[in-house]
Amino acid sequence: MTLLECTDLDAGYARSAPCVRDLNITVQAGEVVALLGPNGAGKTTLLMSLAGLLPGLGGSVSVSGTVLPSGKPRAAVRAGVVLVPDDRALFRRLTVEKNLRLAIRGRGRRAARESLEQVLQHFPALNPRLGVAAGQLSGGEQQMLAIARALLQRPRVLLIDELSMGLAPVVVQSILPVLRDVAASGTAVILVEQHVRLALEVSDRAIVLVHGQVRLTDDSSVLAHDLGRIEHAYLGGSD
Ligand SMILES: Nc1ncnc2c1ncn2[C@@H]1O[C@H](COP(=O)(O)OP(=O)(O)OP(=O)(O)O)[C@@H](O)[C@H]1O
Repeated sequence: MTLLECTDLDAGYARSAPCVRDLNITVQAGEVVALLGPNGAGKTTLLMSLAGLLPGLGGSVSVSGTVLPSGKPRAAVRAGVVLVPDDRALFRRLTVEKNLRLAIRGRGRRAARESLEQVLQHFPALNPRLGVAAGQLSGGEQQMLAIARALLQRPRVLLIDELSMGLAPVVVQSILPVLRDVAASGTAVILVEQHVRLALEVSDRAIVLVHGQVRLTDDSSVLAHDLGRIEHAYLGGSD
């Protein structure tokens, strides 16, 4: 089932020069898609546009067939599009628990507790850290907290920018299975990741963006055996 669809999408910071141009992609429920591409290709811009954080410059984004109003982050969240930004955007002075509870404000006490328990099962390392200020966590713990907070928002489309940035490989390896679990529950996951091998390991499909356009897309298992095609795409060649 197609969950997310971008049709002729233009995105960026100036109408005269969109960084992402004429983008047509679909992502299925339960699919993990790695969004790859060289620096400045427009990966972050695309995620921000999907999350309603940039005004639309053209085309449309729809979730389950319903077009999202562009530039409206609340509408995107209501439609289930949740972004974990590359800076993780935590409230650094608030405790881990408070950061998490802010994501479930308005839910009844029991529902909130159950949601918290459920999400902490994915990240048991956060359990002993619930009373610690988010700013005092390690980089890996902060990333876990950012993803846990996103999961509390019950995403249908989860967008993660630069998952492994600044993290030790062992920490990243502990987070990747969570993304597979999340996808297994029907969420579509789009992952921006600089480490190509890692991205291919966790994803079903990869999309290589170059100069704001799709240069290559294929199954990750196929591309993992032919990294030269990705390299070629990064360098500007077409498939
Ligand atoms: N706030 C901004 N205002 C204007 N231009 C911007 C802004 N942020 C990014 N850009 C430009 O948009 C283009 C795409 O940048 P973007 O950050 O989306 O690329 P990226 O693929 O995520 O790169 P990286 O891997 O380096 O993070 C670049 O040319 C960048 O200079």
